[in-house]
Amino acid sequence: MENYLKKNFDVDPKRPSEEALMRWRSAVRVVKNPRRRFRMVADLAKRAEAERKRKKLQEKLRVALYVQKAALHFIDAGSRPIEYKLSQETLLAGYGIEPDELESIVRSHNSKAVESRGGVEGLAREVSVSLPDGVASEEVSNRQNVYGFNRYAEKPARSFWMFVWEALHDLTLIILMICAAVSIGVGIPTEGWPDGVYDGLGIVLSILLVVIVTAVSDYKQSLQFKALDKEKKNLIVQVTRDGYRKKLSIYDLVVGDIVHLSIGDQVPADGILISGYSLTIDESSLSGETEPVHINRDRPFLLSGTKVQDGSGKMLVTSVGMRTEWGRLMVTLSEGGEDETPLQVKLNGVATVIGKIGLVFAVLTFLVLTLRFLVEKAQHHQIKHWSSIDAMKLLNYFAIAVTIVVVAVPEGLPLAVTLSLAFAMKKLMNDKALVRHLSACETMGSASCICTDKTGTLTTNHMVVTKLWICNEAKTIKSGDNEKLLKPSVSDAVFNIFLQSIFQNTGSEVVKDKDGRTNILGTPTERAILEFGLILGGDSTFHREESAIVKVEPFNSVKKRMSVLVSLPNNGGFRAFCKGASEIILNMCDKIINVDGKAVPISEEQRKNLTNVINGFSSEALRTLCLAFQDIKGNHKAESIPENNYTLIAVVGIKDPVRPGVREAVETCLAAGITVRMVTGDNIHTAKAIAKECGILTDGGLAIEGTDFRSKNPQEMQELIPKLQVMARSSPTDKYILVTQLRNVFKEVVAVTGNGTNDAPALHEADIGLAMGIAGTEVAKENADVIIMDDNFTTIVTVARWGRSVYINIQKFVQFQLTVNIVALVINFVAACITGSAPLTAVQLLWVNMIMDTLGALALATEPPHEGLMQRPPIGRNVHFITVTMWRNIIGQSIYQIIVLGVLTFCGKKILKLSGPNATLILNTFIFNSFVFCQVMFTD
Ligand SMILES: Nc1ncnc2c1ncn2[C@@H]1O[C@H](COP(=O)(O)OP(=O)(O)OP(=O)(O)O)[C@@H](O)[C@H]1O
Ligand SMILES: [Ca+2]
Repeated sequence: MENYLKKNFDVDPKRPSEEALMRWRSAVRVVKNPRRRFRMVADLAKRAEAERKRKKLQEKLRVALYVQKAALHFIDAGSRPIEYKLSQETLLAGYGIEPDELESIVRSHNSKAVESRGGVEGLAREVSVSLPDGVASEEVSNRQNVYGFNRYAEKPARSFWMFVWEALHDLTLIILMICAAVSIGVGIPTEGWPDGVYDGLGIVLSILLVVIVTAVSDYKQSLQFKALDKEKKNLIVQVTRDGYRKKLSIYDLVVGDIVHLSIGDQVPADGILISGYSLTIDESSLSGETEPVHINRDRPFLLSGTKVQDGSGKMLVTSVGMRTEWGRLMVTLSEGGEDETPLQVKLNGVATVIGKIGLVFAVLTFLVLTLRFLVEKAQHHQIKHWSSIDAMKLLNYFAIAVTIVVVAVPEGLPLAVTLSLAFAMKKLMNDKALVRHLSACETMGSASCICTDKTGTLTTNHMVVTKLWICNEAKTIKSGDNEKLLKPSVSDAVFNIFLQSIFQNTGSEVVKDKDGRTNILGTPTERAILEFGLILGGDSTFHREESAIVKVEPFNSVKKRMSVLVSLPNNGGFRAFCKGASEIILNMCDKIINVDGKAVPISEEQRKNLTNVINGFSSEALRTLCLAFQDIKGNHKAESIPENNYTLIAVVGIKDPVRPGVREAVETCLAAGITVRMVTGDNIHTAKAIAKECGILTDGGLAIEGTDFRSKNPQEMQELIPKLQVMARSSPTDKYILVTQLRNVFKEVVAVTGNGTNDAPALHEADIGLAMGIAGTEVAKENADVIIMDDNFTTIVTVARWGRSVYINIQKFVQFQLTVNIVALVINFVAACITGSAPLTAVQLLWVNMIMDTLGALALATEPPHEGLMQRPPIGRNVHFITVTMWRNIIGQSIYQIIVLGVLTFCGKKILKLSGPNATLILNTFIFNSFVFCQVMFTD
């Protein structure tokens, strides 16, 4: 059986191949109840259709962007914009440009039109927005009326009654309805009113029960998926409104909004660049074009749905919602449903196998019954006389056979998986984990290894500068410190350049909100440094305006540094600032600032001393950064920011405490047989200190730097990886290599956490990708299977626990279902052979089947996890789903039940002292009830 399952019912948990999806579908082609079987399964035809539509849209877009544009250059040369009249509506609302016009300018990348309208400033005027202050909140609804909402068309939700109607289409239910009708139709004339309707009414009631339960459960689930879908698509964007920078839901974005973009963001609407630094966009999600696009004044168009690959910038929103290509694409995106999970498919396989066995038994039962009947007839020499009663008898045999087939196919199995996963998904949502792909829930149960990053997952991500080294002196910063901290010991010259390097070389921004409170926006590291600058008495606006920023190289995880180039006032030349990972910056420095603010060469001894300082800070689990600068004299054409010859200003140590509960969570993982590895971009000493504190780094464990790891050959890697507990200063590729090695060579089921754009490849490759909800970028989330909403490592353990619970619940349900099926089959078959009639009637069998499929699935699938789950090893890759223990339970239980029921069937009348005309009837009822009770007891 396992082999058969493996061959036909095996799909990958992540991105299953179309071929595998088709394969199992064709293996279950002849199912008796397709409606039910495929209820929660992706509709491949619909999906292919959507895919075709999407491809066509993309193709169209690509032509528009890359081919037509070239042509446009010729056509447009010299042509003036067509004068056209504004519609009354737009005029009244106070705008100078039509939504259609805006839409077409950006869509066709028409730079000429932008120029003729006075560039982005001109366009801003036409949509009446001030570039520094952004949209005024009162105006939002006005803009939405004219230019539309940033929402995509959705299919209308299906009503509850649609689900009821669908539930009624179930084949078992239809048969039962006919039975009920017949029963009532026959009952009234024979038994009279009201005795004659009881049987039929009973069936009708149970049909109603099942229909309502099914419909309610399906309906609730559809609502849940809808809510989840909305949550998935609800991005938070940074905009300037009313003069303040703030966070906003993507749905509230309007034309005219000024959106801030940084690395890893998704462009939330169509728009035009206002200003930016090394802004690089990945348009592949939209046009399929993989070549990154550089956005600048000459090519200022930003399309909704594309991703920021590098750099940062500000854009003016020109079209939203269904006026963007992305909007049109989004509509096709959710078409056809999600991929089914491996368990769903596997259980479809189990159901099919049992169905086939059932079919054999059904045929056998029918043959045996008919044969017996014929033999009996022959014995009475009536073989030539056929009455209608005989025909009825044969018909009844046939009905029993059909019922056995119906009962034998445990259709509740695949359904139970869906219910179970959906239930886990809902519970996980409450526990701050958003499951993007159902299969992740399932895979997480077998995770044997977690590669986690450090910052924000193990630590709180609330960073504070607690140590400073400047002018040969290390200082500890306490909470009450203020501007006096550096005053006597550090000269004004040094103090000034230090503050400049803090406030000019930053990706963050100090903003005042409406109530005048100071807020710092940006990444935690940047915020900590700016905050420190404020403590020292720095003034963000003052220092920013001291000199003009010429060029910025925003931070990214590959370079691990950020630099800016500023032009000093009064033609004083240029100055470059650089800050970043301590060792890296130290290597870029050949001078150091002395007490008087002069740059002097670093002596060998001083360099050693500095390394000690850095290692000292790091060993205290601090994130250390170096700040450096250099003056560029003369007429240096400010083309690029230099990479060396810097002058070191200071070393800062930033504290990022370990989250409470992480140590325990790591312990839980270890107890559950899940190895935890830390892969971080931070310094090795910092990483080790934190790893020790969390219990990840143990005595025999190995901590290694990314560069070392990279240089190993495959042989060495194989020896090293089992011991590897910490990898520091890792590049995105290191993480990716580690994950592929763990998966391919060590056959581990790997969960990976990540937040940055750089983590995307590893998240994509992992068996389960977990992205951070707060600190995570859009790109990371998009490549993940689960989003950890509170960024907390403990939540990851919760996901694992639920994953295991799902698996075990389903195993329990399979065990239960299989037992029922075996018992029902054997009892009917044996009784038919021996007595010539089936003790469990068709209606009874159907009834049990129906209740079991629906209610049983519901009850067993939704059992919450218990602590014991995390005290056993993970379920490995490629283990048999039905374990030996399960077979033993199934067979043991079946034998027990068969004996009980067998004894009742054959000696029941004696044991229960039944006699009289109704004896058989009473006995069969008793058997039926025993059967049901056997199952009920077994469930516990
Ligand atoms: N805004 C910044 N400007 C300059 N350097 C930075 C900035 N942020 C972080 N760094 C430096 O880069 C290093 C970490 O970079 P990276 O982004 O690869 O790791 P991370 O994602 O923050 O850490 P983890 O992988 O543990 O989550 C830090 O140790 C720090 O020295
Ligand atoms: Ca990271």
